[in-house]
Amino acid sequence: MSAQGSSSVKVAVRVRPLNARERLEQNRICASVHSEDHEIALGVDRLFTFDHVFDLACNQFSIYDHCVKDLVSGLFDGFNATVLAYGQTGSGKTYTMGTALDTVSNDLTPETGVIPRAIKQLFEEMLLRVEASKDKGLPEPKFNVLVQFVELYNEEIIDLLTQEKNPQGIRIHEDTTGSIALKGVSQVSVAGPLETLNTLRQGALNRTTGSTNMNQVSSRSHAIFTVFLKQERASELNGESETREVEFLNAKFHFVDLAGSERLKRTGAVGDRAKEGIAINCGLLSLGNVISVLGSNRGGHVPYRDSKLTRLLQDSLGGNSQTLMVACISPSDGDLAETLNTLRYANRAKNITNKVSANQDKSSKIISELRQRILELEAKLTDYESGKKQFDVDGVEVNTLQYQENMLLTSERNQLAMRVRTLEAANEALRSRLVTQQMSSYNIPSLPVNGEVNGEANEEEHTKAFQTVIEQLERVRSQLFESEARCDKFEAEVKRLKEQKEMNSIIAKMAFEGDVDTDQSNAMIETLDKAAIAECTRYILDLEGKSLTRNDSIESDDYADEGTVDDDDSSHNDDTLYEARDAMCEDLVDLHAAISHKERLIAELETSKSELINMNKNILKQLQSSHERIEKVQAERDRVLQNFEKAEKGGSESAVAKKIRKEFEQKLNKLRAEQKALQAYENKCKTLERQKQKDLEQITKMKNEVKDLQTQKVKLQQNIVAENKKVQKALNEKRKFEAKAATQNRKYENKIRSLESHGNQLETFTKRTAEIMKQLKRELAKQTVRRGPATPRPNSVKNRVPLAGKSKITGAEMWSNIEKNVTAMINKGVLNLQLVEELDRQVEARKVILNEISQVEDMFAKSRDQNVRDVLIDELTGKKEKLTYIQSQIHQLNSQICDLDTNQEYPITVCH
Ligand SMILES: Nc1ncnc2c1ncn2[C@@H]1O[C@H](COP(=O)(O)OP(=O)(O)OP(=O)(O)O)[C@@H](O)[C@H]1O
Repeated sequence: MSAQGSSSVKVAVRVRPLNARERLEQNRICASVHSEDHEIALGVDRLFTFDHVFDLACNQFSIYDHCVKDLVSGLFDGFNATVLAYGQTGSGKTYTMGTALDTVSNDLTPETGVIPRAIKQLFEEMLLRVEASKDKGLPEPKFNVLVQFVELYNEEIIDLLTQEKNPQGIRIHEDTTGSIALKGVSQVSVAGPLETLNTLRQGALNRTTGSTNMNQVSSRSHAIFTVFLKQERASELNGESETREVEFLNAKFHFVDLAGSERLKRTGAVGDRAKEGIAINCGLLSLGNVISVLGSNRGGHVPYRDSKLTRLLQDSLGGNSQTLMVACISPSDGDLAETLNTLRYANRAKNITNKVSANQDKSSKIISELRQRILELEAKLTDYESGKKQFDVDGVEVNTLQYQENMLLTSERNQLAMRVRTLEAANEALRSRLVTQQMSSYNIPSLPVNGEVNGEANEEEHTKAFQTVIEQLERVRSQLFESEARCDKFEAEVKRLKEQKEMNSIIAKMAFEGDVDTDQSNAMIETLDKAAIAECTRYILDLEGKSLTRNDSIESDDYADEGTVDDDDSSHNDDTLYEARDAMCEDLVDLHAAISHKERLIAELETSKSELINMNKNILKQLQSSHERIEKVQAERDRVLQNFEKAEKGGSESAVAKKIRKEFEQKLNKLRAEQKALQAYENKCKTLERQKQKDLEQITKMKNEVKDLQTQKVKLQQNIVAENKKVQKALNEKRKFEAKAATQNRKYENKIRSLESHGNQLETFTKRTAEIMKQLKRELAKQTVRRGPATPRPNSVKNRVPLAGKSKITGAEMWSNIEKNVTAMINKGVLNLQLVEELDRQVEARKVILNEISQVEDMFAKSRDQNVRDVLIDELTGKKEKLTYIQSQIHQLNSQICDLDTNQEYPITVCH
């Protein structure tokens, strides 16, 4: 690339992969790359050819290695370079250039873009050159690297490497050689790659970005990162000169990350974002005009001064620079119109021719040229002095005859010497091969080495063998050629298979991603299923209580609010169904309350029964012990009294015996009273036991009643479920009806909208055509007035008639041609506009339908009711059919847009 002279702008096209949003919205790929032919096909058969084409799978390294590496090397020979990233918003310009903050890392990663790679290479080559000079014993070259980073935001140049915002101080300056420079912008001197990357990172941080519908981090400005390389080195040796001059070379490398062309409608930009969008599009439109003029090769005025962007890029487009334009495109079928625009833009750019020359410091260049001249003159002087040259009679410098003869003989001698050398080498080679062949294949005795003679028979044998070997050699050679050809074929096949494999892996990856999505959705469905089960359980529980009535009434209210269907009968039926169901629910609630009450009573009775049994047991125990105690005291008393009676036989009862008797009597009385109380208690218990018996009978009765009630409850519940199903069915039918009505409505609305827009476009078209016609008529009238009436030649009647006739026909023809061309152009423009608008509409419709499908799928996953599921499946099938239809519409629109483009070259447009 680094050759002095003219060099055309190179164009590389890069197709980025579909992003997550596009995959989710089921966008299809509409651009395919044929790497071997450097072609890119859009739609079915719209082909573009460029210097380089990179497909979806292409990595950052490959782009750098193919397109940018040589440009960086060219800097060391004083050649300017520019890499320009162009494309619609979100197509990967910043990613390719590597100015996104997250891709400016100190180490090269697969994500690293062009600029950080160029910086690395620049400093590595500097070191290599220093080392090479040392090895050759030459003075080391000296390098000075400066960087500058500016952005063009809303037609204002902003220095990204300074905190001071002083746009007034920044001027664009053009020097006498046509080189463009910025005055008032800071240029930072950098000593190594890390420092340069830090500076780049700092500038990227200051860059204006914003979020749009098309790109989360959208560049809202054109950014130009420039690396200046100043070099001082020993020049190459010239002619017979022994001395090397010091030469000074300057070169600059512009890395331009343009803001993306955008249609405001699609980016959804409003306010400041919209203003930025308009400024961006204006800049790009001017750039498009410059590219058009330069690319048409018709010469004429190039409108560089129309915008600051074109002025800044003046020496990159049509000036002294090796320029590469990287056109970034999206593969999505929804972006086809923008992609087509980008490719047309790029197609024109490749026709631009730049005038490339090394930027050598003038004084050093002149000195070396003068020295060269002195050397040439000195050589000439020597020629005259030695009689090699003389002047003829006309004073023209000629070589002497002797010298000419000498020269001829010398050249002949040189040629002969060379021939001898070649023949000797060939002879030697053949001889040694022959020896090998004889020894290995034919078992021929070895040839005499160095002219040794072994008799005539031997010589004959050798000659024969020699011939065979020659034949063999020829055969081997042809086989070699054949196998080389086959090898090439194999290599091509392997390459093709590799590409196919890559393609397959991409497809597999995409399919895999699709599976992942399905898995995810399956997981979601599973989760939702669980939630649905919980919901259903709650629902059944609610059915048993009052909450059902409340929920149902809310639900029915909700549905009543949802849309209006003018079907009185159906609403009446619905109401009756709701009422019946509500009444049943109320009954169920009452029943449930009765059952609970009875169950509570049974429980209480059973508790009291067990308490009574316990009490009885206690009392019986106490009575028993009291009987025992009384008997014990009585026995004690009798025993003591007997003992006394024995002791005082015959005498009256002593005072002690009396006392003892009294004490015992008291004790017995106490015990008897106790026993009496216990007996009373026992009687009470018996009464309670009788009561208990009665209660038991009552419990059994109540239990039977509860059983009956429960049977009733189950029946009622079954009725409610049946009623509920009826309600649900009615609701589903209602929903189906509503969905149908809504689809119909949407269709009508779309039709109305499209008719309206068609009408508007026709109106605009008619107006524009009328205006153009008027203008053309005016033009023609002016031209006729300027030319004046045709003056017939007086003496040539013959000539006059056909001339007059001819001029009349030419004028009419011209007029009709102009008219036809203009009309055709306008028609095609309008048609293109209509198709692009329709494409936008269909892309939007695809988004909506996908959203609806995912909602229905969610509902399906949540629903447990088979009826509801059936309805949802119907709905889903309908929506999927609609999606297929939309996809086919988009495909058709893509083809139509491409066809229209094949038929006619449009002026470059940036936005519609
Ligand atoms: N070839 C690619 N491979 C992987 N991801 C890419 C590629 N090209 C672009 N992207 C991703 O697409 C998104 C948009 O890219 P980027 O910001 O570079 O677009 P842009 O053309 O600079 O947009 P804008 O003009 O709005 O600034 C980014 O997230 C980027 O990482």
